[in-house]
Amino acid sequence: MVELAFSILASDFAHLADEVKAAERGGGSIVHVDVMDGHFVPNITFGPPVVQALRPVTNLPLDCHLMVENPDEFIPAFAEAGADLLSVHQEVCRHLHRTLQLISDHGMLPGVVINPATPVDTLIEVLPMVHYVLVMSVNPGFGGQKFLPFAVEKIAYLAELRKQMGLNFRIEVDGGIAPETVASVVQAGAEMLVAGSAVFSKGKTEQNAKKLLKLARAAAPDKPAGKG
Ligand SMILES: O=C(CO)[C@H](O)[C@H](O)COP(=O)(O)O
Repeated sequence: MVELAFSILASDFAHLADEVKAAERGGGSIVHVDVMDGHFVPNITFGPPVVQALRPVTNLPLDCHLMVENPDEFIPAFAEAGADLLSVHQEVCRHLHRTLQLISDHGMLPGVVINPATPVDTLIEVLPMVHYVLVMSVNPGFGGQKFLPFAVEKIAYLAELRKQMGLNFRIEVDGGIAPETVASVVQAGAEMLVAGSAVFSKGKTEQNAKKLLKLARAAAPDKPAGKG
């Protein structure tokens, strides 16, 4: 089942609760929270207090994408704040298996993220323990960047590996997901679609989300018969 994980990075922070509700009305079913530390990526965004503030605003799962150098140090704080899913970058985790275990031990669903230049094969050993793999289709740090088309092959390869290994982790994609790019990633096997700038827009968020989901579901291999 394809889902829209709307990235609040592109929302109006002065009205965050209303923004989340508008995206939810449009069918968004996961709140994607981009956590940036100014070190791993050249930008700074939110931390656990914003997750804590969002928690009573919605019943949707809070999916926190940690773009930080030292994720282990922040795992307890995100769990405490109410995060449901937590993903860490392969590129910063010296002991990736341990970090993913730590996320599970704190009651969150663990995810692992790879940058555009990181090969899927670097994840093979940890695939059995993750709930999801996030394939970046832009270099992380900023919203509104251009989609990198080679991400599609990485998603397709990951979907094939999942089948061969008999696993059922989910595949998430993030960066430049818009009406023009969404079908290609869904056809390749992505099910959790992170989108920020294609969703949030003053007065149009609900309709933008609906449009993107409609296109995604029309391209989904598991779409109900007769509804394409
Ligand atoms: O992780 C991110 C940047 O690091 C953002 O979530 C991502 O880029 C989504 O933004 P957009 O849909 O505007 O491309």
